[in-house]
Parts: sequence; C-alpha cells; structure tokens
Amino acid sequence: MESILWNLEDKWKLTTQKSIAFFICICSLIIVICLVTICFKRRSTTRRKGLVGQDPTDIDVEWSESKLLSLNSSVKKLLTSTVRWSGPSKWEERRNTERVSPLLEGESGQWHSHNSDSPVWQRPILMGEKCELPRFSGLILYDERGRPVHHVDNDSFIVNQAEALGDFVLFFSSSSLSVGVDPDRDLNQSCFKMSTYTPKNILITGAAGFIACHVANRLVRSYPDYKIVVLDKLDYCSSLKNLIPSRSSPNFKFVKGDIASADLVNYLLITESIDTIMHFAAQTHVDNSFGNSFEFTKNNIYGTHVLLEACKVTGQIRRFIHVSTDEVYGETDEDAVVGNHEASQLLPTNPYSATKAGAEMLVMAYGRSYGLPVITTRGNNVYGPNQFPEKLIPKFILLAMRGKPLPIHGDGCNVRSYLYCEDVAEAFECVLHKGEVGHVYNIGTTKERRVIDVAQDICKLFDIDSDKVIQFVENRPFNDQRYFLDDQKLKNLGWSETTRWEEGLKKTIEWYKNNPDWWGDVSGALLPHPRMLMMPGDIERNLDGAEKYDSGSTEFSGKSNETKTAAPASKTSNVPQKSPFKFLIYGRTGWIGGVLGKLCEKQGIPYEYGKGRLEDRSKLLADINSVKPTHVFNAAGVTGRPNVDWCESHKPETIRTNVAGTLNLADVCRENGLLMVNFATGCIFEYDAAHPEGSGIGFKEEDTPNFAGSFYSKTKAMVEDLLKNYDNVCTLRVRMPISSDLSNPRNFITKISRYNKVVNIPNSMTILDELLPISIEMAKRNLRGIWNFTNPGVVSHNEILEMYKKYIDPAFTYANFTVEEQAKVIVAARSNNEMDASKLKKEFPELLSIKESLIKYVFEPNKKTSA
Ligand SMILES: C[C@H]1O[C@H](OP(=O)(O)OP(=O)(O)OC[C@H]2O[C@@H](n3ccc(=O)[nH]c3=O)[C@H](O)[C@@H]2O)[C@H](O)[C@@H](O)C1=O
Repeated sequence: MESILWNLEDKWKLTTQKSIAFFICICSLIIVICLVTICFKRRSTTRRKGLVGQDPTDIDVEWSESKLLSLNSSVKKLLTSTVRWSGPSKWEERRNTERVSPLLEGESGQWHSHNSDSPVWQRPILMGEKCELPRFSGLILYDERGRPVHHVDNDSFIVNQAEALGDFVLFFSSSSLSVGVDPDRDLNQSCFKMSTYTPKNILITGAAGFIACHVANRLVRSYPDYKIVVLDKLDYCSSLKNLIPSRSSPNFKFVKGDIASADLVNYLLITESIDTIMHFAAQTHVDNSFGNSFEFTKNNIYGTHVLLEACKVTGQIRRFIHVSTDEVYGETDEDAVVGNHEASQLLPTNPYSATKAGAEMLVMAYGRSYGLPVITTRGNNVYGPNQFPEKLIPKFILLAMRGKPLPIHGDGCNVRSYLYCEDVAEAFECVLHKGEVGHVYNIGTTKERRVIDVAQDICKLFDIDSDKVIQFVENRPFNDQRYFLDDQKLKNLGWSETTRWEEGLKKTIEWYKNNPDWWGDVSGALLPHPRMLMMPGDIERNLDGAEKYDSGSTEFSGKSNETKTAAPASKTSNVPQKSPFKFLIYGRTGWIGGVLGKLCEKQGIPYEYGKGRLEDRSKLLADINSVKPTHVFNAAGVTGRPNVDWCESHKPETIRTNVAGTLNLADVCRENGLLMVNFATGCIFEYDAAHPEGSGIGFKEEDTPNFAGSFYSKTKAMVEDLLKNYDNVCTLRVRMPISSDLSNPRNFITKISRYNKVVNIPNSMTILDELLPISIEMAKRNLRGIWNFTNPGVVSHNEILEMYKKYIDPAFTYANFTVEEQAKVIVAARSNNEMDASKLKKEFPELLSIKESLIKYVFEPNKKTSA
C-alpha cells in the first residue's frame, strides 16, 4: 500500500513539473510577441517622424498644413533644429536632447509633434516663405540654437527676417491641442484652448519685498489649496510686515534665508515638496548697482544659479517662473511706436539689468539643457503700497509728505511705464496658471509717464507747487530713456491692466500717509541717489508689527501657532550666509581698528585681528597664512599719547610702526595678492596761498603734501609717497576723526570740549560712523589709490562746540585763543586745512557734508536737550 502511495505521489509530482514548464513556455512566448509588437510599432512611428528615441506615449500628429503654409519654392535652403521632448511633469527624465535628422526638401510642409503632455509642433521653414497661421498669439520662431528670433501675432508673416540669424525651425505649442484636428476648424477655438496648470506647493523667493509680497498675499488669499512657502533673507528693502495679510493663513509658511544657500534651498524643495518656484528675489535698485555691482552679480546671477541647480538635483519642479525686467531689453528709442516683444534682443545698459539678463541666460540654459519647465516674465515699473522708498514714486511721496525737495535725475524726461502692484500680482497669477513652458511674457502697460510728470502728479495730489519743490540733480551714470513693451502675448492669456494711473497713485499716497513709518529710518533711501550701504538694514525694522523671528538662524514659521520646523543644523548652520569676504585687521587696540571689528560683526563679515607687529614680516606672513583674508585693513600706527607731541620725542618708534611697519604690510599684502586698506592722515596739508582758508578750495588727492610741522605728519607724508608705488594699496586720508562715542578720549569733540582754550579754524574732518562703513564698502569694491577720506566741506572748532551746547549741554562754555597762543602750549605744530572730498563723493553720492553728518551721526543720537 505504501509503495502504491509513493508511486502515485511521484506521478503527481512529475505531472505538476510538466505543467509548470508548459506554463512558463506559454508566458515567455506571449512576452516575446508583445515585445516584438511594441518594437515594431515604435520603429514605424520613429521612422514616420524622422526621429529617434521617440517617447511611446507621443501622440501622432501629422498635419498636412497646406492650408496654413504656402511655400515659396524659389527658396531652397532647408533647415534643421534641435528638438527636445517637452512636458512639464517629467522634465528630469528628458535631459537628453535629441537631434532632429535634417528633413528632406519634400517634407517641409509637415508639422510634427512629439508629446501629448505639452505638444510642440515643429517643421522646417524656408527663408522667404510666407507663413499663414491661425490667429494664435505668442508664436515664436526659434533659430537652430533655440534662440527666439521672431515673434508672431498676426495671421501671416514672411520669413525674411534679417535677424533670423540663420537657420530656423518653427515651433508652436499648446498643452491642450485636440489630436487629429481638421485644419479647417477654427484653430483658435478648438486647438489652442488655454492650458491650465495647477500648482500644489509654491516656493516664492523674495516675498517680503515689494512685488512678491503682493503676489504671495494674493495666492495665499485666493488659493487655500496651494501651500505657499516664502523664502526671504530680509534685506534692507524687504519687511516681514509686507506679509502680515498672510501670516495667520494655514497655507502660508515663511522661511528666512538666502537663495544663495544651496543647502537651504535643496532642503526646502524636498521637505516642502515644492513643485513650483516663483523667483522674485533680487537686488533691484539701479542706483545701487552703479556702485555695488558685485552684490548684484552675487544675488541675481549666482542666487538664481543656485536655485536652478537645486531644481536640477531635486528633479521635481513643474514650473520655474523667473521674474525678470523690461530693463533687459535696454532703452527704447523715444520715437519708437512698436514696443519690445518677447523675442527682441537683450541689450542691458546698467549693471543691474545686465545681471538680470545674465540670470535669464542661465534660466534659459537650464530649460534647454535639462528640460526644466521655465517661464520668464519681463515687467515694466511697478508702484503701490509696500514699496521701499528708494524707488521714484514712494520716494517722492515720502519727500512730499515731509515738505522736502523732489530730486529729479537729469532733466526728468526719462519715461517709465507704471503698473499698479495689484495688476501685476494678477499678471503673475495668470502666468502661473496659463503661461506656456519655455515662453517669455512681458508684463507691460502702454501708459507712459516722464519722471517729471510723475513728480508733478504727486505734487498736484499734495497740493504743492511743483516748480518750488522740484530740484534737478546729477543724472545716473546711465539712465535708460524709456522702456516700451509689447504686452499682447500676456493679454492673450486673458490678463489686462485694470487700475488707472490716477486711481493707483491716489491709493498709493493714501497708504503712505497711513503708514508713514512702515520702513523706519529711510533717510538714506530718500537721498537723490541712494545706495544700499546707507540703508539701515536692521532686522528690527522688519520685526516691528510683525511676528518675531530669530535673526540669527533659519526658521520656519507659518501660522503663529504652527509648529516650527528647523532645517538640519549641520546643513544650514551657516545662515546668515557665508560671506565671500574675510578681513584681517591690524590695530585691534586702536580706536578705528576696534570700530572696524564691530562693524564687521554687524555686517556678518568674518574678520580676525592681526597678531603680528607690523615691522615683523614673518609674523605678518603667518597671520595671512592662518587667516586667509580677502582684504587687509591697516588701522595700526602711532599717533602719540595723549597727542602727536609724543612722536617728537619718540622718533624711531614712530618710524618703526608708521613707516617701516606700514611699508612692510603693504609689501607682504602685495606678495600675497591682497588689497590693503590703509588708514592714513590728511594732516599733511595746511592752508596756503593756492588753498586759502575759507576759499572752499580743498587739497586734492594728487596734491603734494605741504605740511611737515610735526614729526608725525612728516613720516605720514613720506610713507604715503612711497605707498604710491604699491598698486594694492587704498590710502584713506582721515582727518580729525569724530564719532558718536563722546566718551572716547581720541574723539575730536571730546578733546576740544575738554581743553581750556581752543583755536577756531575751519577744517575738514572725518565722521567715523558714516565713513568707516564706507571704508568696508571700498574694500569690497577693491578701490585703490589715494582718497581724501573726509566729509565734504569744513567745520570750525567753535561751530562744533556751539552744536555741543545746543544738543548736549546748554551750560557748556569754552574759550578761544590764537594759533600763536596755542603754539606756546604744544610741542609740534598742527595742520589746518580743507580737503577736497569730491572724489569720494562721486563714488558715494550719498555722503553727507560735515555739518549734516555731525548732526545726523553724532549730535542727534546723543541729544540731551530739546533742541
Ligand atoms: C522695471 C525696473 O523698474 C525700476 O527701475 P527704475 O530705475 O526705472 O526705477 P526708479 O524708481 O529707481 O527710477 C525711475 C526713474 O526715476 C528717476 N529718479 C529716481 C529717483 C529720484 O530721486 N529721482 C529720479 O529722477 C530715475 O533716474 C529713473 O529715470 C526698478 O528699480 C527695477 O528693479 C526694474 O526692474
């Protein structure tokens, strides 16, 4: 029985094995048949389209376009192009571009499309060909390198553009084309229906700034389903208060940080599952860019590059909306009647617009190289509430409110086109949802106004006589005459401007009247040519009225009660961002050296004090090797205690530091390719026949020193002369330094307020609170040569002491004596002179005159009276 059972079991096993083998055979056969069929299908599709590597999901649109195109057979040149698969959702998979095989002459009437996701129609066209097209706006011709060369808004055009730059192929696209459409149908209605993109998680960069805050607040308000994450470094021109309307919305999150931090951006994209970026963050003020263009390159080009790279590595972005400017086109001719269209050439004229154009190139390259779904906007000037008052309209409003003159650059005939912020926010809403990937959209208005008209309109609304307040001032180094845009393409997406100029201006004035202190101390911005340097970039300004954010670290914050999520410490601990600078400062125990260190701390610039003595070359080298600075500041030197008389009796010591040491440091820096900013003195001049007291004629940088009355001054003049041979040195001639620290015994005010008697001679002087930040800026700008480092103009001892009485101590008294009487109580003679500060003023137009600076930086902050 047992053996029978074993037998049966064996048989059953055998049968099962056979069945399994048979089943596997059948399956394999089916798979092979399927594969062969797919391959065959693919091959035939590919061959029909003349393409290789075709996406099997492509729709097959072979559109006989005799209706749309009539070819000029006399032109024989056939053209080829590079094509990529487009389609926003999987761009990262489509990084490899495919080369279209040259199409043969007879095939030129065929249109080809390759992707149902976002179809792009393509066919080669001929120079001289007359193309008749459906009424489809925003059609752009690309040359073979993907550069847009011609913009088509009409029914037909002749392909004879001189600017066509050679061979080109015609593309047009729409995400919602009906497949196999009858060319007789109304294409505008049936084929080119607007596509709609729905974002989920949007990252808006620079959203605490002007335009982006209106966009962010609008999206947060109107689309509760979208998560809006905003990233802003809270620069001088942005404020968290601008985001107050959004702060308690559950779909809003604020992150303080810099777009230039790759770690932070990558982290955000991933943890917040960002699918859409609207990139507004930039340095935008043209005036600033003339003096501080590196900052613009860093923010606008490098920052954008970091974002793009983050998009590439994370591979999840479905829309990258890059916010550019009309300024990239350069200026429009005064008499031009046709505005710049999106395919016009980019010809930026100032450093700001050049960096914006540079950023655009990177955006375009990431679109082309990696298929990143990019859209670019180029906008006219924008105005409205929340704008930082360095820009014309808010600046003139605030000045008018304060009864101050309105400075007009040049003759005021420059024309700008002004759009109200809400209209612009709506334009972005439209581009976000309806914009075509790979396209550029101008955001413009045809309503143009000259600067002088703007000033007059504002005066009218304030009931001010414009003739009395308008003040013509020096123009910008270059001031584009006009920016005139063709905005039809955006209008075709359904957007239009709705706010009239008069209405927008009234609303804006109303807002500034209701919020006069929104931006805190904006005196620097209200100058004729403001520079970033003069802005109080204080974080506190951002906090007033808004939630408190930790200024030192990156922090996430949505609703006030939302759990805060911190970025991984190891990755983002370098926020605030790593500075590109590192300063090595000599003179730690000195007054200027000490203040410089504090300024670096405030500005987030890493610095170290030099340990070696100036005369010890090996120690200087050791300092440089260990600190690895980008710039060296020399604020070391002997000035004598309690005053320069000391140097008369300590000549070798004076020479050792002031001459040998300074030259040593300059030489070591030169050898190491470093700029040395050297705090020198202007006490090497005295009034003479060519520069008499009270004449207003100051000594210039190139004048030869004429004062050697003290040993100190003598050595300083000698070393300055020798330093001229070092092209790595920036010599700053300081005079009678003054600061707001009235307890400092080195302070000129402190000194003269303590003397029994003082002479009364007008002199040029240096207000350190204003000028030391400028010295840092000069280092950043790598300025070299000799600079009179004083505030423009002169002030006398008595004038200062009178101010002292007025602001500090009304009971204060002082007595004068003559220079001759003074000579009896001092050892060495003192220099009195006026320095010509026009070179410095030209570089830093916002520089205050000595008297204004004294009041602003010294007496107002120390005011103890009701003056
Ligand atoms: C689209 C760009 O707009 C802004 O640049 P723009 O230089 O045109 O704006 P401004 O408001 O700085 O200047 C406009 C116009 O006014 C003149 N002006 C300004 C201030 C002042 O005190 N007096 C003046 O006469 C100035 O010279 C200009 O001609 C925006 O800043 C930029 O980001 C854009 O992209």
